[in-house]
Order: sequence, then structure tokens, then C-alpha cells
Amino acid sequence: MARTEAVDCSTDTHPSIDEPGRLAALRQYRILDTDPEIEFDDLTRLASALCGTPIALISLLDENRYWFKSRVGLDICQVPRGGGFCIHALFSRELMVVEDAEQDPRMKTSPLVTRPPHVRFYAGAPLITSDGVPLGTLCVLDYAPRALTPEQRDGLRRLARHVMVLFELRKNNDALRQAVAERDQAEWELRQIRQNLEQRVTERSTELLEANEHLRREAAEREREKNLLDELLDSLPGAFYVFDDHGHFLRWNRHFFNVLGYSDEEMADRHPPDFFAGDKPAVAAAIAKAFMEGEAEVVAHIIKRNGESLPYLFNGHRIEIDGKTYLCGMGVDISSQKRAEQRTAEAEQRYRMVAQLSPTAIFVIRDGRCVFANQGAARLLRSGSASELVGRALLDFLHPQCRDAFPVDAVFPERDWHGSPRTETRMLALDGSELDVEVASAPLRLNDVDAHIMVAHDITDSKRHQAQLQYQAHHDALTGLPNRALLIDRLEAMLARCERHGSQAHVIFFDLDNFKLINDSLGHHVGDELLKLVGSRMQECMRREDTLARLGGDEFVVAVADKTDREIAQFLLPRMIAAIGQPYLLGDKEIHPVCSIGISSYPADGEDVTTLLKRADMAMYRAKETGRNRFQFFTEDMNRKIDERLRLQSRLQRALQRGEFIVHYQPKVDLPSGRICGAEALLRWHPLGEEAVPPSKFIGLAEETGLIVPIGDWVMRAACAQSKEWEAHGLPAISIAVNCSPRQLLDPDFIERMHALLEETDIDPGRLEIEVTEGTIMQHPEEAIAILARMKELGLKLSVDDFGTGYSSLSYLKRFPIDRLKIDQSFVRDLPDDRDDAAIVEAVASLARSLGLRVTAEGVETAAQAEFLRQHCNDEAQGYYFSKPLPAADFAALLRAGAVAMH
Ligand SMILES: Nc1nc2c(ncn2[C@@H]2O[C@@H]3COP(=O)(O)O[C@H]4[C@@H](O)[C@H](n5cnc6c(=O)[nH]c(N)nc65)O[C@@H]4COP(=O)(O)O[C@H]3[C@H]2O)c(=O)[nH]1
Repeated sequence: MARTEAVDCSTDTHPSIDEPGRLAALRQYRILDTDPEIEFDDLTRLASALCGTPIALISLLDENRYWFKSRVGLDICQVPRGGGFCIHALFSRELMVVEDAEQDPRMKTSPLVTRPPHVRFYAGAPLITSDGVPLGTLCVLDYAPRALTPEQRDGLRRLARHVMVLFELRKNNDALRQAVAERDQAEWELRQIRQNLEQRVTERSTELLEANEHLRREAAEREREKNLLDELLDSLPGAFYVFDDHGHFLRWNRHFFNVLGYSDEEMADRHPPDFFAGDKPAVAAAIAKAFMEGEAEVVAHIIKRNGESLPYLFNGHRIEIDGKTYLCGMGVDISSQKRAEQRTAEAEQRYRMVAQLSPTAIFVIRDGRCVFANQGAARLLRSGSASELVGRALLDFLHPQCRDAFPVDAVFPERDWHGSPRTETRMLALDGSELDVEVASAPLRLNDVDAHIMVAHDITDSKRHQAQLQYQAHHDALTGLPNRALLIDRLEAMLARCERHGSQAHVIFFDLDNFKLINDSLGHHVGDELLKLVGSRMQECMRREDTLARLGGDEFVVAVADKTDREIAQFLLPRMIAAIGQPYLLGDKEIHPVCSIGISSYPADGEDVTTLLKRADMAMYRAKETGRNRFQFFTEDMNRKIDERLRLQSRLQRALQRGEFIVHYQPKVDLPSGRICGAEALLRWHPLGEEAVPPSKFIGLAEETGLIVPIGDWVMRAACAQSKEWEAHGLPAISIAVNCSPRQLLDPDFIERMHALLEETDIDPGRLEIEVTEGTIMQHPEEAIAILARMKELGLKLSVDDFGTGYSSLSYLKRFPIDRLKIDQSFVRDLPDDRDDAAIVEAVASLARSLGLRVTAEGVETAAQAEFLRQHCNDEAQGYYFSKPLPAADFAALLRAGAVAMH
């Protein structure tokens, strides 16, 4: 493409051209300074090709320049108005062809010619509007002079017209676009307007809806308020009303219907006085008063629809609404109140009567003086009449010792079971007698002044009774001495005192050794008398501060403080033993009780009551073992003995299963002939791997623990079996005696077991002798007699062992279904020298003879004893003199020999 500098063309016009009009027309096409468009560029290229020129332009002339809408072969887009050629073609409105510009006077000075691009050829077809206005040209240019063929000329013209068609099309399009744009704008504006309108309509509708809702809510609220008011009025506990000064009802509540029975129609027709009969004048006066003074109240009987009348309390208040005067108020049914008043009046009357007639003393006290007293009060205080008490000071009736403590203001510290304040005090009757009373009190308003009512009742007897009960709970009924409970209390207090002072205290346990025997043999009444005497004799030996208690049976305990062991042992106990040991004459009997005493001391032997009592008891048992009228201080050794005893017990429990028992047999000798006539079965215990334990050590324990029952059964069975065996071996038939302890005898199954044993061993019952001690029988004589009788029924022989030690009376002895008496070895021991024993033995032998009983003397150890017995008793004897108890085999050998040697 040829480059050229901008060409300066001078502006020139043509007289035939309305230049401003042309320029205006040009502007209408709105094409100047627009971007290249392909449709125009195609035409330009067509023109260049058609004419064979390197340059082709669509050139438009405005006020100052030639602006090229489309160009081929030229790279500038405009040239000044004075530097171009087109103006000639434009103004001539014809195709103009300049074959050599250097030769053409109109152009040879043109910068396009004189300077690069050095145009030499120019052909331009004017672009003329349909109105004939020239706008520019479609021109072709060349650097060399040339000519155009007529076809080229014609083609150029046609192409110019095409350009113009395009211009027109473009202009129309523009106009169309403009119109479309304007229409779009109009549409947009319309839409805007519509939207605005719609929005306003919406807003307005919302406002209207809101206003409507507001109105609806207000209406609902008013309705609700009205309903609420109606409900409120209907819920009033009475007849609400509003009526005007003509007596026309404006408003009333459901009470008129629900309670009084009037319908709304009836209410509308009625006037206030219509509801009343007898009370009409009072009601009318109250209405008039309310209208006049603003308010009034009246009690009147309203007539219900069914004719019934009820007392109502009406109130009325004058109100003004819109300048008019109304009366508004309510009537309340006061029938229950009236009834309550009536009941109160009746109750008051009743209470007055009850108070007057009550046997309980009732006082009303005001300012410390009696303002009312009933008959009960007069009786309590031994007064002639209740009125005599009125006006007197309450303190006058109180015992002087109680005056200070008595709460005259009725604020009592305790409460009775109704919750009323109560207290106990002592009163003085008018005759001077003293009374224990329980007083309850309550505050009271009396004629608008504070007072209190006081109810008093005589508890003198119950106090006495209580004291008695208290005494009984803490004292032994027989001797009147403190019992265990009181002893424990006092001991605790004593120990606490001793602890504070660092002093000593002693617990002394007394037990009468032979009491049981005395009691059983001489009767309970003798025993009781003896206990009372023992108690009082002991008491005489003691200081006031010491305590003597009876724990039950023949057990007494003395608690002594602030004495040493030596003082106790050297002074107190000997004194007591001497006092107790003095003979007692009870009825026609003289009794010599024997006591055993155990002592424990605080703090050495224990620091609490239980331990001290237990240890004194232990010591007492130890004393009992050591002999008559002995005392024994507790020693740690006793504890050890108890442990040993416990150990022994556990071994004894296993002994039977382990087969540690055997039976020895001691012969019984017929004194006249010296022949063995029987044997006593005696139990022996050889614990495995240990020394034999003598019966004296374990029989008592077995008895206490009940083990004696199975052990005794075993002995019986063993003895019976042994007897059968001897019999089977052809040995002489002898009777076998077996010991029976109290526990065995009184066992409920004893008889059944004996029966079974006889059947099982098949022994002749007449050869089995059961030995029961006299003491055993005398423990429960009646039961024992019954059991012995049943044993006799079984065919058994019975003997009373240790006879002479058990205090059995002759009358009992007569009733015992026994065969034999065994004289206790204590009476035999000192024979024949002891005259008493000799006399006893003789007496027993003679007694037995007269009762038809046989006699066996026990414990014969010497020939002299044997001889004495042979002379005076001449029955049976048993003892070491003849033989010690022997194992079964040795005994069999002895039996086989048939007699024992009598030296
Ligand atoms: N000093 C002395 N003693 C003599 C003489 N002759 C016999 N004795 C002993 O005196 C006791 C007599 O038995 P007991 O009075 O029934 O006294 C018996 C009896 O009460 C009881 N006992 C023994 N075996 C049994 C038994 O199987 N059942 C029951 N319930 N008690 C038994 O044990 C007590 C003591 O029995 P043992 O030690 O065997 O003592 C026996 C016997 O060995 C004598 O000349 N001089």
C-alpha cells in the first residue's frame, strides 16, 4: 500500500451546493468516524479491481476534511479538505476522470500530486443521496497517468450507487435501530412505570391489608375485652348490676341466672325493688342514699326466681357515664356467713357450758390475775366456789418453790401432744394442801386485751405412780435394793468420779452357795425371807455412798469407792461375811448360809462396768471352788483358767467322735456276804495324746454345755452292752448302776431314749439302776417324781445318789418311786469316830428300812468303816476299801472271783 503524507487541500465550495444542508445531510448518515465495515470495504476492493488502480477510496467530505470510510492501497484515513480532488467530482455530480493530474490545472498543485504518493490518475464517482445531495465520492487513484474504459467508468458509477445504497441502508438501519432503541426505551420506561405502579399497588394493598388486620385485631381485642369483662363480671362471687336513675338495668352478670334463676329477658323487664319482698323499704332507702351520697350498703333478703329468699349484702356506688348517673354494685350471698355466725354463737355458748362444767380446772388469767375460773378450778384448789378464785393473783395458787420458775406470761417451755405449751408445777390449794399439776396454756384476746387461758389437771397421783414405776424399774421387788440397771448407772457414775479423783473402786460379787438347795428344799418363801435378811444385813455393813444391788437369785453386788484392796479384805469383807454367816431363824428352821465372794477393782482389773462385773463374777466362782465363806480377788490367772475351760470344752465336743471315753466299773459289795452284787459305771476320759481328765473336771462342763446328754447316752449304752457281754461270758448276773445328771433327766426325750436303749441292748431293765442325785431331784421335785415314775414303768431300778446332801424332806422322800438310797461319802468319811455322822448313817439306814428301800454306803475306805456299816446298816457298800473303779476286763476278773477281800 502506498504511504503518503497528509495532503493539505484548501476549502472550497460551490455556489450550487448548499454546503450547510449538505453537511447536515451527511451527519444524518452518522457514518463519520465509524469503524471500517466489510460491506464498504468489499465495494472499495471491487472498485480498485474494476479499474485496476492500486488505490480506491470511499471518501466523504465534511467541513474540514476528506474522511475515508473505506480505503484500499492508502494508509491514511483522512486528508484536509483543501488537499483533495473529490470536491470537483462532488460538485459536478458526475464521474470525474483526471488521467494525468500533473497536467490538470485543478490538481497539479494538490499535495497528493506534488508530494507522496504522487498521484497521477484520479477517477471519482460522486455519492449522491436520493435527495441529490453529494456526500463524497467512490474514487480510484493511480501513480501513473491512465484512462478508464467506458465499462470501467460505468462500473465505477454503479459501484458508487451501491455505496450510496449501502449508505441508505445503513442510515435506515440506524433509523430502525434508533426506532427499536426508542421503542425499547419506551418499553423499558413503560415497564418501569408498570413496575412502579405495581409496587405502589402492592404497597397500597399491604397498607390496606395491614390497616384491615389492625382493624380486625382491634375488633377482636375489643371482643376479647368484652368477653373478659363479661367473664370477669360472671365470675364475681355475687350479683353484679348497673342500673340507671330510673331503675332500668343496663348490665348484670350471670349470677342473676345461675344462682337466682332470672333470665336476661326477665332482668331487662325488672327494677331493683322487684327482687325484694319484706326488705323493699330498706333497699329503696339504700338506693336513694347511694344516688345521693355516692355509696351505700344494705343487707336484704333477695327473692330467687323459685321463691326462696336468701340474705344478701348489697353495696352500691354511684357512677357517671356521658353525663348520666348510674348505680353500680354487687350483692353477695351471706347465708353461710350468717350460719357461721349462728354456729359461732352456739359454739360459744357450748364452750361456755363445757368450760363451766368441765372437771378440768380452767382459768383465764389477765395481768397475772384470775378473771375466770370454772368449777373444775374450784375443785382443784379446794375452793367453795369458782367466784372465790376470781380476782386473785395466779401466784397465790402456786407453791412458793415454784413461783419464780412459773412462766406467768404463759410461755411454757414444753408442748403437750396437741402442740399446746405445757409445763408441770406445784400448786397450793386454799386448804393448804400441795398438788402436782400439769398446766397447758394458750394466749387469748379478752375484750381486746391480751390474756391467756390456763388448763390445769391434778397429776399428783400419776406423779406418785410414775415415781413408783421409776423406783420399780431400778429396784429389786423382793429386797428393795437397787437392781442391775441402777447398779450399772451408779457404777458408771462412780467410775467417772474415781477417774477424776484418781481413786480406786471395787465391785464385790456375793453368791450364797447353798441357796438353791435351801430354796428348793425349804420352799421359795423361806428362800425369799433369807434373801431379804441377807440384803439388810449386808446393807448394815455399808456406807451410804456405797451401793448394794441384787442382780437376781442369790447374787448380790456391792460397789464401793475410795477403799484400798487391803481395807476391803481386812475390814469390809470379814464384817460382811460375819454378818451374813450369822444363823437365820426362819419359821422353825435355823439356816446357816454360806457365801462366796469375788472382787474386782478399778482401774487395775478393768475400766468399764461390764468388765469389772464379769471379773468379779469370775473371782466369785474361783472363791466357790476354794471353800465356804471365802473371798477371792480377781487375778489374771482366772482369765487363763477361763481360757483353759474354753479349750477343754472344745476338746470335749470332739471326744465322743474320737472315741476318747471309756467306762470303769466299781464293785458294789453285799456287806453280809462280801460278794459283789453290782457295779457302778463311772466315765473316764483319755484325750488322745494327753493325760486323762478326771470326771470332776469335765462332768460339770458337760452338764453346763448340754454335752452330758449324748455323753450320758453313750455311757448307758456302753454299760448295758458290757453287762450283756459279761452275761454272755457266763459271769454272775449283777446290776449295773449308771449316773444320770439333771440335764439328762429333764431332757424331754429322755424316757423315749431309755425305752429305745432297753430294746436295742436287750438288757433286763431290772438289772439297770439309774442313779440320780438328791440335789437333782430337789431342783424340780414334781417333774422329777413324774419322770422317775415313768422310769419305774420301764422296769428300771432307781437310786438316790449323795443322799443326805440335798435337803429332801421326808414327805418328798415318801413320794420318790425309788429302790435305794446311797449314803454320801461325806457322812462315811469320818466313821466310825464322828458321832454325828454315825448317827446320820444309822438314821438313814433305819429310815430306808422303814420305807422299804435298800441302802448303799459310798466311799468306804477303811475296814473300820466297813465294819461299822456292816453292823449298823448291813446292806451294800462301795469304796476303795473294796476296789477302785476298774477297767471292764479287770472288773470281769474280779467278778469271776465272786467276792472282794475284806481285811
Ligand atoms: N474318795 C473316794 N472316792 C471314792 C471312793 N469310792 C468311790 N469313789 C469315787 O466316788 C465317786 C462316786 O461317784 P458319784 O458320787 O456318782 O460321783 C460321780 C458322778 O457324779 C460323776 N460321774 C462319773 N461318771 C459319770 C457318768 O457317766 N455320768 C454322770 N452323769 N456323772 C458321772 O462324776 C463323779 C465323780 O466320779 P469319780 O471321779 O469316778 O468318782 C466316783 C468314785 O471313783 C472312795 O472310797 N473314796
